[in-house]
Amino acid sequence: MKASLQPLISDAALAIDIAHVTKSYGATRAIDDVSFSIRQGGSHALLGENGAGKSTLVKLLSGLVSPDSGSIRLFGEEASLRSPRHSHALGIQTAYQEMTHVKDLSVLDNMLLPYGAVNPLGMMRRRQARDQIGNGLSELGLGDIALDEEVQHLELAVRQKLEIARAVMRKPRVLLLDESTSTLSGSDVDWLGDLIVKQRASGVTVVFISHRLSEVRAFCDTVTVLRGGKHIATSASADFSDGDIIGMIAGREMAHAFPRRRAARSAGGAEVLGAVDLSTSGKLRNASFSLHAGEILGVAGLQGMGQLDLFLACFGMADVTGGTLQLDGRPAAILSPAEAVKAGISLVPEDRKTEGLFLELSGRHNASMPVLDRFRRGMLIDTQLEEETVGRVLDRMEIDRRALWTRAGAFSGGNQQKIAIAKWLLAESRVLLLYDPTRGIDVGTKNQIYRLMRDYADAGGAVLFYSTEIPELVHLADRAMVFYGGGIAAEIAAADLSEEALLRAALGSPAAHLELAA
Ligand SMILES: Nc1ncnc2c1ncn2[C@@H]1O[C@H](COP(=O)(O)OP(=O)(O)OP(=O)(O)O)[C@@H](O)[C@H]1O
Repeated sequence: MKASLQPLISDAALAIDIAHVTKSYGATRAIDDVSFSIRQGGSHALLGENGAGKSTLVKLLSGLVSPDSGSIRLFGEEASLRSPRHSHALGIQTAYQEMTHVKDLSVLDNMLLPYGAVNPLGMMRRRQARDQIGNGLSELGLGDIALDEEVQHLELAVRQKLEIARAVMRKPRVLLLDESTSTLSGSDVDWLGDLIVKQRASGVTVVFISHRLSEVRAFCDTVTVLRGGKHIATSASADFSDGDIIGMIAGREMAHAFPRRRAARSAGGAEVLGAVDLSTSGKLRNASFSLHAGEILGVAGLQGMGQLDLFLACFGMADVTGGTLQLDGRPAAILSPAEAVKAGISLVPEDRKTEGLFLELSGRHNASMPVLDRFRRGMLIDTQLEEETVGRVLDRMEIDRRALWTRAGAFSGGNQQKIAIAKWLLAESRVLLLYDPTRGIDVGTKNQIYRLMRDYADAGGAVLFYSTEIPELVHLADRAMVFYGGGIAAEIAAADLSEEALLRAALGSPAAHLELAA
């Protein structure tokens, strides 16, 4: 490993030069005396575990927060970034991790935010803006998104692409992509890869945050690793092996990535959850499956193939139009999340930060809410027992015990997701519906989640597990079903699970169907 702390090239060609920058939130030093630089036209990855300080750095560059000390130079000039507007004026555009759309506004109105079509010419100006946005989206290959659709009706991946498109269409000199691929998979990731190549070809500097090393390798020529707010290394990405990078991110050697499946796994225990010919008013068509105690049933599929509806239907959140759900092998209606929880089913949803947590409440209150009765002593809550129990789950998830008292909103994006998962571990349900549970989660904690899932299944729990990261399905699932065009196109046994088999079925390859039929 040839880690270097020196600037990679001369000052004149630097887009961003960060020198001794420190930023604290109360007692937390989110960025601690950090110095490094990024050259013009480069594509630079910012890496680090959850809470390492990546988003804080993005917020400093976006003018959302100001440094306590240190300096930031942009294109050779000292820049005091006082507000997002100021940062925009200097050529910085950001696609934020917490997408910034207003959900009940249309695509068009969101694309115009925060500036709007404010010209006194009113309609005329708006019509021009409409044409401009429509053309801009078409140029980026997003011409099929309806401008009048309310953003809340769009899939998370489409919202993410709009967040990126809005930043790109403002012709930035520096494009900041904060975990922009965490909601993307398959061809959507390729879409972003092509976009990065085109942006760089026109001289734009790209800063890319991702927890997926393969993307960093594909998209970025230089990397910076942060840990605990401190700068660890900056160098050409080719200088580091994956092992070097993981070691620097975690600050320790990593154990085996995936826990072993139990040897000679039987077909599983009794059916706990299933469906027969289930359809919804959304995308699901005639899906039948059977989830057994003690197994991890993987779910694969490109965005929008019906898998999300299946998860929502199992949690009482979809409009079922045909077929039946089954609990313990008998037909059952699950008409609300409350009924699902009562039946022992938990869901870690896709959009955990808004659907999974109350950001103003502490991690303790968030985690104990579904099981508060367990801590009730007469009219009172036994807060000591509550704290001890939640504390143990936080330890298992490697979440700082500060989460017991601190509001969830003060944690980094990844740590908020970990709190959302801790909440459902505590609930000790018999069925866990995990919708892309490791999205936005750092490598060390991913390991932890894999082990928790396996332990949970080995103890008799049943897991339905969708992932946009195909290797997770290959190594964790006891078998997998693949969605295509609203239905289950293939079911693949553990022995036959491979990235190729899953991808082929996910792309609707006829060969996959033949295999299934054989
Ligand atoms: N608004 C806030 N108030 C208090 N503390 C905060 C706030 N925002 C971030 N922090 C703290 O600053 C540290 C760095 O957080 P940051 O969001 O920059 O991490 P990150 O590297 O982006 O993590 P992730 O991969 O989880 O998104 C964390 O300890 C976090 O708890």
